[in-house]
Amino acid sequence: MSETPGAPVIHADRPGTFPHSVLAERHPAILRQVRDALPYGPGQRRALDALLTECTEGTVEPLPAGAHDRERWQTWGMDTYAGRSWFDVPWLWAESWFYRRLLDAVGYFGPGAWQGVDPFRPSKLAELGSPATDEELAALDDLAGRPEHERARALLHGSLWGNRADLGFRLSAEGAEDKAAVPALVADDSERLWALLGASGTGTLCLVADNAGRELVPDLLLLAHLLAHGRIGRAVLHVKPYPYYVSDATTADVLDAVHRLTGAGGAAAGYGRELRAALTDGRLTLRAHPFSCAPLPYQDMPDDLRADFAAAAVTVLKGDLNYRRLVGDRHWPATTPFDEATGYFPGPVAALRTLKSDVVTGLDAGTEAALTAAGGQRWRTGGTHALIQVRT
Ligand SMILES: O=P(O)(O)OC[C@H]1O[C@](O)(CO)[C@@H](O)[C@@H]1O
Repeated sequence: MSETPGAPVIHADRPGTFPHSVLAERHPAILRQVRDALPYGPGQRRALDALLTECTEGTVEPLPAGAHDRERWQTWGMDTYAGRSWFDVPWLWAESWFYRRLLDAVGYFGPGAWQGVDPFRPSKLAELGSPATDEELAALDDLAGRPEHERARALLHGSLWGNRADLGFRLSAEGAEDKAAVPALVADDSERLWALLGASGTGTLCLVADNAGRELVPDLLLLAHLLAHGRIGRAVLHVKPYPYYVSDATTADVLDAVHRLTGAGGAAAGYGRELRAALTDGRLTLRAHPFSCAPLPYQDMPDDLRADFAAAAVTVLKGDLNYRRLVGDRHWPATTPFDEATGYFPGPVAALRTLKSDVVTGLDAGTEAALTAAGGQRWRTGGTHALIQVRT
């Protein structure tokens, strides 16, 4: 773990703060939801109950000697934080630890019959199969007749606002952009991103995915478009190696999403076929690196991942958690330059994120003041605002 100096690291120890509410309220709610989602047996239910007590009142208990990833978690700080209250370790670490422990409780890592069963799959599938997703896919038919650059921009906004599970590519009668969403952008470097994704490109785009379902679908649509129109030669989609933060995308979720597209008919099915072809011929590859579920900032990434990102024309990181890990989960002044916070990143990097936690960089002072004047600090966590930031 790096000892990088900087703004203070975020902890969840102060009641009344957003991080505290995640540990004290959201995690117990997630445990209840998991209990209800699948018919787990008595042993799994006891383990979920024990985790509830441990994460709210107890301390960090190290993984047992036989755990397959014990050594990895030791390098990620487990021994340092063992014995401390979950509220007293870095918030990012405590959240990651929660999902690792939850999967243990339901037998995800096995051995046994429940090995590999995603506890969040019922909710992911419900979202993917919802009428709202139908509507959003049907909107692609309206997009089909637009010029390429308009489609590209609409799909980029779909991917961005998909992070709020709210697909921005749904066209209004007036134009290709979502009229309510666009003014909510607190930083917009999209032209710099388009400069990296030129009209004809042979380069590789790394897209570090966030949520499955109604975020992953527009991410995939964007990749399909960029590949089909030769803006990039290859895409590498980074997904999680195991279920994480409830809805984060895994390989199984990508396959479900592609299947959903091909079965949808209309323009959506065309995107689905393009994705299947790209996966089959190697223009689109999936990567599920262990570090994607690490409780650490990207500054601490291992060399093989660094090499992947260094070789890309641009790496696009989706969502709030990736943003926290990209700039560091710290109380940065909002005007800290994005270029400075991401200076360590081994190549051009872009963040597409709706704001769902306190961390932000790269705002100008006037924007920050206007946001705060309009409603205190709620803009930081409410998912009502978004940003596109790029460092070339
Ligand atoms: O899906 P996203 O955009 O990464 O958001 C996940 C978010 O959930 C929270 O961790 C709260 O649990 C956010 O603060 C976090 O960053």
